[in-house]
Amino acid sequence: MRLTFEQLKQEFERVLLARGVKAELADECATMFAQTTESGVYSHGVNRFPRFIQQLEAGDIIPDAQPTKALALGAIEQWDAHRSIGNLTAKKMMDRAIELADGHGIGLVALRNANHWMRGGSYGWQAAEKGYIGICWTNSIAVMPPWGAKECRIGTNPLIVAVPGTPITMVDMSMSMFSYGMLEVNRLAGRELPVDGGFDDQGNLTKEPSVIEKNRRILPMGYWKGSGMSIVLDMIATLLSDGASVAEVTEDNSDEYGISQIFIAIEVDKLISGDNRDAKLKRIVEYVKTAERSDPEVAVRLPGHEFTQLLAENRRNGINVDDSVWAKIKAL
Ligand SMILES: NC(=O)C1=CN([C@@H]2O[C@H](COP(=O)(O)OP(=O)(O)OC[C@H]3O[C@@H](n4cnc5c(N)ncnc54)[C@H](OP(=O)(O)O)[C@@H]3O)[C@@H](O)[C@H]2O)C=CC1
Ligand SMILES: O=C(O)C(=O)C(=O)[C@H](O)[C@@H](O)CO
Repeated sequence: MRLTFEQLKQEFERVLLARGVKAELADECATMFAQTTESGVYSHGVNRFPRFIQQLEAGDIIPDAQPTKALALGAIEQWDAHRSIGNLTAKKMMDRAIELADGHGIGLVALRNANHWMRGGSYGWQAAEKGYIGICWTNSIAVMPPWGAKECRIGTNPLIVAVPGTPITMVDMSMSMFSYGMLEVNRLAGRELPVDGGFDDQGNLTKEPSVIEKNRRILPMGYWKGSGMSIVLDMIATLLSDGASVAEVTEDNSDEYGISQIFIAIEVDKLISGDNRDAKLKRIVEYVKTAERSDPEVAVRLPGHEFTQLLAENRRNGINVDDSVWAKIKAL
């Protein structure tokens, strides 16, 4: 079905208010979920809302908690989220990293005791829209086997790198070949994955999302490379935030909360003139896009470049929401 931004926001807000979330917080949180969905990232917008409510009801998320600064070291700060609402706090932390970058050229905020932030790209985009390079990542509960294993011991730990420009170029990617959210999107659409996404129970690579969702033998992106990146991203987030690692979250907690996150903003405009920046970015983009195509019918595209058009289409035609997901939300 197709819904408007307002219909989404109103329903999200209804569910949040009914669970005692204060009006201002419910409005802000519902807006972020609706914005993520309107941007076309259904996996971590509307589709993820029931799971967010389940963790709110379980007490994993403490809606009235507010992040506090634990330590300041010039361009680096360490904050404690106190298990506040994940997307609202992540937005505040990227804004803080931008403030630090404004004064120091670069700003890094390390956050502990955090909750799932939904679409990581929201925070990279947030920085890039203000003219800063935005880099952020999070650890998670163990949901991926390290390369060579069958048992989940590492996180999907998405890494986001956003570069300001027109349009913004942004890589927002799980350390797994597909996020669980994208497995669900493909399953709900009745699609096979475009490339192998994990192993079946016999240890063979598979494109079948439901098999991977069930056995959790999800494939690290780039095989051993994604596995290694997941591990070092976890280590850095854990050390700089003095927070919980994937191992601690998984072994010490009853679910995925109390995670660790990194937010980095880097100044650009004081290092290169606007005209020079745009000319250089244009040359990179054109050089990439004009490569001889594998399939003459399929254009080479850069990550993040489709969001502007996707947003315009969703605003014009309505946002395509899976019926079964909407039924779940209406029943909350
Ligand atoms: N614990 C957590 O918080 C987790 C959150 N997530 C979130 O889930 C969402 C989905 O992650 P993921 O499954 O990795 O997303 P995708 O695999 O859909 O996309 C990953 C990246 O690859 C780019 N890309 C995809 N297809 C192409 C293509 N054909 N050509 C060029 N670039 C391409 C995407 O650009 P584009 O966006 O333009 O398509 C994006 O930057 C993200 O927002 C992520 O932050 C994921 C895992 C865990
Ligand atoms: O992969 C996802 O999608 C995703 O958000 C995660 O990996 C989460 O960390 C975990 O909750 C599994 O959904």
